[in-house]
Amino acid sequence: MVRLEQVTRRFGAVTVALAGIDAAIGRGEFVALLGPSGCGKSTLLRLLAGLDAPDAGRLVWEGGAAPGAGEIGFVFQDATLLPWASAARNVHLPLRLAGRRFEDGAASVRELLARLGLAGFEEAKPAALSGGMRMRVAIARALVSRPRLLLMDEPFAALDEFTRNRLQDDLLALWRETGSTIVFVTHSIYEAAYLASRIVVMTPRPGRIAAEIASPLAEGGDRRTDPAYAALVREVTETLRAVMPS
Ligand SMILES: Nc1ncnc2c1ncn2[C@@H]1O[C@H](COP(=O)(O)OP(=O)(O)OP(=O)(O)O)[C@@H](O)[C@H]1O
Repeated sequence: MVRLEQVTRRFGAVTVALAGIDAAIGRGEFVALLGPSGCGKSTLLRLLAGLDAPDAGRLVWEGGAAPGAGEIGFVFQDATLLPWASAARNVHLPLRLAGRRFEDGAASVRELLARLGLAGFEEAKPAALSGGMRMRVAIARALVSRPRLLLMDEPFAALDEFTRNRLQDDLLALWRETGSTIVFVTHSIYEAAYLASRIVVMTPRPGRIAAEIASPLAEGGDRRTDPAYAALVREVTETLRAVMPS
């Protein structure tokens, strides 16, 4: 879908957020960007979203053009919902920004909310929803325009472990159903190993890709208790230990 060629992004005189990144993201992949704070994960996501531009190097998109605003879904760590609007209106927002009336998109909004376990909560305001439910609304909002590319910046970091596990399962199921391309930023080795088809390990100062690990986990089955998952967690842990500057 996109290739990054020698992508560099600096902030001020000293901060090299990304230093000569070469990478590719294939259509239908679930890529986890894993690394400690400050290694440039969010910066890389913002470049993919077209919210920022490299100082040097380039992004080469399949078909020659970067996806338009409606073709990218973005989910942040905070659900960032409009507090005065219902769950349904929040999910509809990208369609409204594209000039579509609420009535025209209502069916797909309702369907997505149901798919994410929120049937019956269409009219609820964000304050009446739990953190996990608010994140589900944010994910539905990111999916409503059927984006080619879903970018997620630590979307589950603020959730409790039970909610996080359930949302991870839902996200995996959605990815398998839709075949969409996902780039997912995380600090968590466990989360990266559980979700991704490929883990891109980044190191800070300057931000670089230090290693890439393809997931050997099979589709289906219970990954959490799969010995291959435990082995992958160990491999990623050892890789991080080997590449991280002391
Ligand atoms: N707009 C900005 N202005 C100045 N410096 C920035 C800006 N955005 C990022 N940086 C710097 O670039 C580096 C990489 O930041 P980035 O947010 O991409 O890292 P990250 O890996 O996503 O970190 P975290 O996991 O803490 O979110 C950091 O040193 C950060 O301070």
